[in-house]
Amino acid sequence: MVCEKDPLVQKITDLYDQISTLDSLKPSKDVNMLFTQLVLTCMPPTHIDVTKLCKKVQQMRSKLIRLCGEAEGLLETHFSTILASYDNPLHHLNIFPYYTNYLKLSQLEFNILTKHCSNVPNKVAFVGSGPLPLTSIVLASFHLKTTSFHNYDIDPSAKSKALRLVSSDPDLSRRMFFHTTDIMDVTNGLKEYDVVFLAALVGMDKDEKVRVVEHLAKYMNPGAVLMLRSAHGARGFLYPVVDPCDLRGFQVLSIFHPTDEVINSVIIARKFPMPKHCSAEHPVGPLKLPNKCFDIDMLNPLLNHVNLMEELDIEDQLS
Ligand SMILES: C[S@@+](CC[C@H](N)C(=O)[O-])C[C@H]1O[C@@H](n2cnc3c(N)ncnc32)[C@H](O)[C@@H]1O
Repeated sequence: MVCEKDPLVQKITDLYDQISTLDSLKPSKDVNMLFTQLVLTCMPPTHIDVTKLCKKVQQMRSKLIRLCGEAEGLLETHFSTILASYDNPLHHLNIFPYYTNYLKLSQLEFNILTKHCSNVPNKVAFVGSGPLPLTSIVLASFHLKTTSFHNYDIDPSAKSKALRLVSSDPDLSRRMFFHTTDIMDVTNGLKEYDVVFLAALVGMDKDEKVRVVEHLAKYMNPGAVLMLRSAHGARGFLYPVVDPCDLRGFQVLSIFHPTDEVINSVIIARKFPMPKHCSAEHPVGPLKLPNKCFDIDMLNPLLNHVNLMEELDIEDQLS
């Protein structure tokens, strides 16, 4: 059990106390300084397992994740507005302080996707694209140059801000579409996608995340791929952690925990082909994984790549 006496937890708690008393989380010198300190504190590999926090620290973590999510949204809105003032916004994306992080994260996600998918996806959904849909923009611009991207966001202002960024680009304006909706209200439309990306901030705690994943398991096309963002070690104080066991209805193919400045872990999973005895109303229950899946995680929390397909030969068991 990790409690508030742990030196790293004490440092994070101190930063939480300062952040939670700020008047506003809009970008400013103080906000930028505190969040930079927080990220640098949580980034290094550590043995901290956020699923084993005492109640008080777990409560602080839940609140901190929400504050980080709010600040991230405000930061993206701020820079989306500035970018919209340029004639060609997409030529100036590097003014966003975390642009190189997105370049690296998208490269990582593309590498993992191509490792498990032989065909180039025709249609991709990005859930939680926001006012600055950098993942879709980077993937569409550099990696998936013939794929169409459908971006979903619950925030009504996200669509208009995002459209202003891509409308000046003749290629992306034809391949990127934006929908204002809670993803929980999208049902049969999810069947159209070969790949669904789920942003780290959709589902801000375990219950919400599991509800979204179960919704996707119910409506995604059998065999379609789900790319999720999670967190590992102390990075779990910045973002929700997705546990492979939360992914009912999917076979987990691989989990990658970056150790550089890319904060999010990447999980790739595939929706099970629909077994004869199941239907959309009753998605397949949890795959009875050998407990080796759990051992891998528990044995070495510093392990940064778990390829479940090699480790567990799931594919053989399913064929
Ligand atoms: C701040 S963005 C981060 C994504 C980032 N721009 C990217 O390209 O990876 C996360 C977005 O998720 C959206 N969101 C949260 N819950 C959602 C839901 N249930 N359905 C759709 N969008 C949601 C928020 O409105 C927010 O704009």
